[in-house]
Amino acid sequence: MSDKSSYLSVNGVKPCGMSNGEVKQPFLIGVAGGTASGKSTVCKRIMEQLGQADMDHTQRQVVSISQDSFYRELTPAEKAKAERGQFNFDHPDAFNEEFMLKTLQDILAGKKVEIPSYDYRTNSLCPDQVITIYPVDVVMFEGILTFYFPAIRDLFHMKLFVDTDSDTRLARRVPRDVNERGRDLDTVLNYYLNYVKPAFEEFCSPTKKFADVIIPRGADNTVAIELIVEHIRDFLNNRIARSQEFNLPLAATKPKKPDNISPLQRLH
Ligand SMILES: Nc1ncnc2c1ncn2[C@@H]1O[C@H](COP(=O)(O)OP(=O)(O)O)[C@@H](O)[C@H]1O
Ligand SMILES: O=c1ccn([C@@H]2O[C@H](COP(=O)(O)O)[C@@H](O)[C@H]2O)c(=O)[nH]1
Repeated sequence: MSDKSSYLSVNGVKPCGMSNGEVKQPFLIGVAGGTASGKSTVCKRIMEQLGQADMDHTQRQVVSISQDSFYRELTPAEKAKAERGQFNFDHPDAFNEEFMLKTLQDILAGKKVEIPSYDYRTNSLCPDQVITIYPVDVVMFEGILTFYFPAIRDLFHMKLFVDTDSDTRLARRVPRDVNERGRDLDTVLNYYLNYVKPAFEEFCSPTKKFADVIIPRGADNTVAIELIVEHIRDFLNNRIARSQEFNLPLAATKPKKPDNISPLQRLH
């Protein structure tokens, strides 16, 4: 099971449409940045500030999806290389771009999607541990190459790049890989120098220019996180205002019940 799943994507709420039957498109946020830059932690902080963290997962209106769920199936030869620490998981070719694009398009179309969990210990997807994502207000999609694929990049309403110093990232990655991903120190350091660092420079770092907001120091940057949360709230409030305008004639005969408004919308 992915080590990022504790706050993630499993939400059991029923698909929520607008009161007029219109499909509600989520606010889709892309979060990119190098390994261990704090992408997942930034997503977690955003959820906390939107009042979503302590909520039962079945009631959540904000979900965060990891790009790691979109690693492609490896061939037997590639699996053997991965076991020896010689498969490049930081290269764009390691991902299933088509599945990633289709999933995000479906999310934007207000559809329920199913994605697999990822197991870093076995370097493989867990097809038996599927995460179901029902329509919600806000979807965050985070990963090292979130902005690499142009068709995927164009789908985001907001693009964040978590920009954390590379020494700090390495200092975080080593204990994480050793303690949580079952690797020894030599393997982790060799892998970082041979694959992670060169791929970051070639494929991830150049995508910073596509970001709307660059977040230096990641989750430590509380000012940046507060500004982003305010922007998300504004977007959602504007949408509520627009939908209420649209519903005006109906409202005279059928008042909108509070139950039609999602928990996140009720915040303001
Ligand atoms: N601001 C921070 N200060 C200290 N540790 C942090 C901070 N942000 C993240 N971490 C830790 O660094 C590791 C990687 O963070 P994570 O958010 O999972 O990064 P990413 O999602 O970019 O790989 C985790 O162990 C996390 O707890
Ligand atoms: O089987 C795998 C697959 C990926 N990785 C590493 O994960 C990071 C991306 O995840 P972050 O949470 O952004 O760090 C990437 O650098 C891969 O090298 C892995 O170790 N094993």
